[in-house]
Amino acid sequence: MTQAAHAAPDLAPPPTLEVRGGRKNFGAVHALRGVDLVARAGEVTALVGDNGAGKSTMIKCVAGIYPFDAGEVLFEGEATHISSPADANALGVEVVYQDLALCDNLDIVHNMFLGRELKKGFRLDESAMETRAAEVLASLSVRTVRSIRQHVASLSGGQRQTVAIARAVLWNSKLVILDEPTAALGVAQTEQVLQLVRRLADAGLAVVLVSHNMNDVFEVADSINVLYLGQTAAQVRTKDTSRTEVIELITSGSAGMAPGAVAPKISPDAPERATSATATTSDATTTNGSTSA
Ligand SMILES: Nc1ncnc2c1ncn2[C@@H]1O[C@H](COP(=O)(O)OP(=O)(O)OP(=O)(O)O)[C@@H](O)[C@H]1O
Repeated sequence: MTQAAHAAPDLAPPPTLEVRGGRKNFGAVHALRGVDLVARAGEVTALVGDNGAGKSTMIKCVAGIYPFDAGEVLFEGEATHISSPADANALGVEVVYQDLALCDNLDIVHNMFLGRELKKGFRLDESAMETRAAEVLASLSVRTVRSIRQHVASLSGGQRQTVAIARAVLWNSKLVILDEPTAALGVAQTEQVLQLVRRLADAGLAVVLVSHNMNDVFEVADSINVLYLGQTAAQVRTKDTSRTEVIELITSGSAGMAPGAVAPKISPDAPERATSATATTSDATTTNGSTSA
């Protein structure tokens, strides 16, 4: 063994979330056929892929809506099973779905505490909820809402997205998954939401951003995980790739990757992947189980 092999152990903290070889079938449909995902604290990890690639299924498995049929999930380095949304919430996983699940007839404070209201005896503790909601919005530098007692019905699309994201971080969350947060927004509101996404990561959260929009991805993501036909085609550092390469990965599952990388062999009939070969925990480029520094 070389001296380098005896070098000091890697002191980097484990990723907040690591999925290794995740599989999910819906009857005869193999929605996930061996997916890997690494999401680190302080980073935005984009999850991209064509329609039907498996992005929604992946995030629903992480959120405990469907359990993975096979594969490993590690949370902060510990093996875990997420078999219900309550399990995911207990770990600190929050998901903001596209529909946002806001109640138009309630104000921002009540929406942020929806289903998890603070109580004083039998009554709602309005003042504690208002204080905490204001603190969270201030900590995220949200200045786009006029009053936290405003009804959500009167908010713009970007403001609604902001409220849904702020609600997700209210609960000491460690991993926030955002499903297409800018899909319905105009240019200025998209920019505000992307800045908020970046601030979440800068505040130390692990953020997974599901997106079809390469501008968004290249603007905020530190790494990009590409799904292709239910498999991980690559997880790459954003600085080490290009839009052309990511689009190639999305559309064909392979691309002219970094020198030394082995092109993935993904096809609709591909056999199960050798998950032992995956190396997504490193910062190296990982292409369907093959790694290049
Ligand atoms: N509940 C379900 N029952 C049966 N098949 C499903 C179910 N959910 C997803 N699928 C199938 O699993 C595959 C992956 O779908 P999924 O929705 O995860 O893809 P996606 O990447 O999120 O696509 P999109 O970008 O269009 O939302 C598709 O073939 C889809 O038809």
